[in-house]
Amino acid sequence: MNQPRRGQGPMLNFTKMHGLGNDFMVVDAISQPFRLRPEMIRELADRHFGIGFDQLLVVEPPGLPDVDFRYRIFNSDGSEVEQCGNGARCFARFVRDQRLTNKKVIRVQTAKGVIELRVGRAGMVTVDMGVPELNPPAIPFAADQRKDIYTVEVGGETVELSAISLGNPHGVLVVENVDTAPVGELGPRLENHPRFPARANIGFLQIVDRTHARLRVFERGSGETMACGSGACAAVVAGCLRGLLDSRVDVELTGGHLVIEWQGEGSPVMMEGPTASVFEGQLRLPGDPSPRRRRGARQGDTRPGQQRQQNRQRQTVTSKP
Ligand SMILES: N[C@H](CCC[C@H](N)C(=O)O)C(=O)O
Repeated sequence: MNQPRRGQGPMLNFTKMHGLGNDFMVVDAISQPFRLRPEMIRELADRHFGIGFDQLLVVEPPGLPDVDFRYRIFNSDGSEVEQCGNGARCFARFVRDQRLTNKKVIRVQTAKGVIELRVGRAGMVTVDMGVPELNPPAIPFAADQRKDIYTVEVGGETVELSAISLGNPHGVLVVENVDTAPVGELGPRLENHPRFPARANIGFLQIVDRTHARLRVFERGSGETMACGSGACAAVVAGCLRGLLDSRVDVELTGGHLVIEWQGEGSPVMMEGPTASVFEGQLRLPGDPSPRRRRGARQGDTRPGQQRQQNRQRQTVTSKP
């Protein structure tokens, strides 16, 4: 591999994947050094000036006994989050494609716990997403008591939603028809609503019948995506709590279908769906600007189309040892 010139960083190998059009840049941070600052993640996520993805998924060595890998997830806005359902399926396929394991049942440590991935045939993967969290402080959602349906004031109107965590926070509204639901208007307002102190993914759920639903999700930190795995799980939990859905539901998202099963409170949510690997690539990481270079950099020294935020707090995302 060609050696970096002075000031340049190393090459980074990655794979572009998706789960029903919810797309990912996936990086093996076991076999190669990985250092990306949040602003670099934002630039790489850009669909015109970068690679383009909804989330960056990072594979790391396990940090716990009897776990195979650690799984870190970053939204396209650079924020690190606790869970990604579609990403978990692609993670399982990636670690086998890259020969990091030959297991078919893979235990993965996330920021909020351990999930189990089961690799099936033809790229299908089943994920045990864990037991959904319904207690407001743990979601987190501001409420004086736990309810199946909360009333929330937003933008001068009152909406009803369920608040559920699959490790990451979700608000779920039931709508007549997802095609006409106000996803673009209401999604960002509820994503950033003060009652969701860690922000939230906002699902718009249409009940077709007791075993079929349609769903659109305005994702925290990424906007509306073609599919949201944890969102589909949260939506089925919400539908079951409201008595509108049975325990096994086909959820139709913009990008395709997921099968979600939930046997009720205290039991885990199971998600089954497809994975796709699109291409492999390499990119040259920026070198760490030396203090001398930073002082010497010309005012407004930015690449075409890339408006760097001056004096932004510089943190670097590195894979944990
Ligand atoms: N935007 C989510 C992370 C990705 C979730 C989604 N892509 C999925 O498949 O679950 C959050 O901030 O919690």
